[in-house]
Amino acid sequence: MKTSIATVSLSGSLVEKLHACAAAGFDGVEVFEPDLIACEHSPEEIRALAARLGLTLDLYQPLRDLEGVADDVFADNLRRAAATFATAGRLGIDTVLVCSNVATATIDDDAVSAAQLRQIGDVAADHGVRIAFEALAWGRFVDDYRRAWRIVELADHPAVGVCLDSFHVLSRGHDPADIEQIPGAKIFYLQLADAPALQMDVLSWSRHHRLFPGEGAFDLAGFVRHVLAAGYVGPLSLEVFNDTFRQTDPGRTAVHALRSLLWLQDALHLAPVADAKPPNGFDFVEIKAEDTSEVEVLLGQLGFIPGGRHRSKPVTLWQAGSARVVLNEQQARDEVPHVAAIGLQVPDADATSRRAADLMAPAAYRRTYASEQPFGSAVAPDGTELFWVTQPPTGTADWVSEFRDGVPAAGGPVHAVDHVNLTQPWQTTEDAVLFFTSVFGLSADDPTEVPGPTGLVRSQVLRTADGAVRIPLNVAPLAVADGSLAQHIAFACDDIVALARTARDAGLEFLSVPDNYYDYVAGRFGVDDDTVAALRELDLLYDRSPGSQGHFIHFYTRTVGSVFFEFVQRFDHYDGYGVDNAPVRLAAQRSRTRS
Ligand SMILES: O=C(O)c1ccc(O)c(O)c1
Ligand SMILES: [Mg+2]
Repeated sequence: MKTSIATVSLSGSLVEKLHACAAAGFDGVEVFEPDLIACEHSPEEIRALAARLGLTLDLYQPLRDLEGVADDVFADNLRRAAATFATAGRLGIDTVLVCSNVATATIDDDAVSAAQLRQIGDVAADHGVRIAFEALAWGRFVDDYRRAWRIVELADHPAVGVCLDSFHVLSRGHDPADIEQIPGAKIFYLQLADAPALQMDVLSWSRHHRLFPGEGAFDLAGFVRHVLAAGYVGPLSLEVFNDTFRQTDPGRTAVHALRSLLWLQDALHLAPVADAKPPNGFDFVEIKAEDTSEVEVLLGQLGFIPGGRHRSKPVTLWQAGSARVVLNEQQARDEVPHVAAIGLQVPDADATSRRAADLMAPAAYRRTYASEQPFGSAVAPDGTELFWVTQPPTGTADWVSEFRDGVPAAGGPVHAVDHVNLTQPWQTTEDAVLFFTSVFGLSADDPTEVPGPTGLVRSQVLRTADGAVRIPLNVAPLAVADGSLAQHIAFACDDIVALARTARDAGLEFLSVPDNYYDYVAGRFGVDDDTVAALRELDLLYDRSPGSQGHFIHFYTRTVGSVFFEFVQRFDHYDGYGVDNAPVRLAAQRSRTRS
């Protein structure tokens, strides 16, 4: 279907927004009136620019507070509407959005509203435009799409139809199934927005927190299915009021936005995206730095085995069980250690590459040589590179044999990468959620908030159903300022107590945990004294799932550059991340470490 986006969804001037939408590949845009009136260019110039960029102008919006008013107020409203229709005509736009009255309505009567919309319809028709009536969720009297449709039906005018906006319907918990009762030809426009599940007033929720489809808690595919069943054939248009998107690069946001519509059309089987199955597991994690020796010391203390040096690049491999850490010093001048890339094993690497390309994921560029194993690649919104290979039958990909002079891996307590935590800059979180869910088929757990020393840290886990790949995304509000933008890699191990003891004897610096924490653990979980003593001695953290035997022991290393490691042991199907311990970790990372 045709794709469109409201200019209010992007930052910048109207001209910048049009360029961004065209560059991303949108078919059209909705022009938000405040963007036009703040613009230096005439409506005719904007119309010509859009035509030159290959964009249609699909809707002019919004016209507010027209219906349900006394006669004297209505006379002025008619005059105001006529002026707006004239502007729409100059833009070459044939549909104007009229939203339900939130401010001046005094008459709560469908017949009166219908009669007034009919008169407005006459004026619109004189200007060669039609009006799409939208029930705002906070409308004074009309706050439900079913009522908006009843009024439009009563108005019975060819230039008067409805505009459906998923936010207004789903935020109020209204059943979208009744959309199918509206004749498709009377649905003049469709606006789509997702949103997180929040308990707050609906106006603020709408104006600040809307998201692109697939990023929130609403069932957008189910919603659109009803609209299509009604016979709607117009554009799928995004109208996303969001504070982040209003202040970040419009070119990036436009691509991000279009990806959400590609994902949605795929989910609806309207325009299929190449199919690819979710990853089977982590293949490797890459840490890049000018000098990786400090990380090598840490890995050695934790029982990792040197897997050799790459035959043609300044890259080394460290292994423990199936966990592989690649340390890359190539083209890393002045870079401190950081997570640069995540490798995944997937059922079919070519299929994943086709899917990533269909979803407009940018490929990562790496210098490779002819004899090396090629990887599929994409760059995540935060700049982390993702690489993938088809899962090898042995579990070990061919690229491992490009490393020379390694020590054969021996059995040890560490056996796999458990999760890779990517702290996000605030600009890219929503984009990252959509990127990982759409390209890799990961599912997004509900977001949670963790108290940290500089404010709440939002945390959302993206994962495969079996937990083989888990990527928690954390968004720290002041992340960069206090250094907590560090990423971490968590490794799964057996016998974490023995690992911690060996690592301590080898001189590992642990993140130190305050005594108060252990009093709390003993009290909260009723953990026995010997266990608490062992936890306390080794700076280990503990968690338990409510109402089950599942529990979790973990510890953190100090931070090197902007990466640190976590070691975890999951007991009895514990499936979490010790989220209640995150405040202790965040506070400890701010203060000192002890060895
Ligand atoms: O927040 C608003 O006022 C507003 C305006 C126009 C819309 O289409 C909408 O959904 C909300
Ligand atoms: Mg709307």
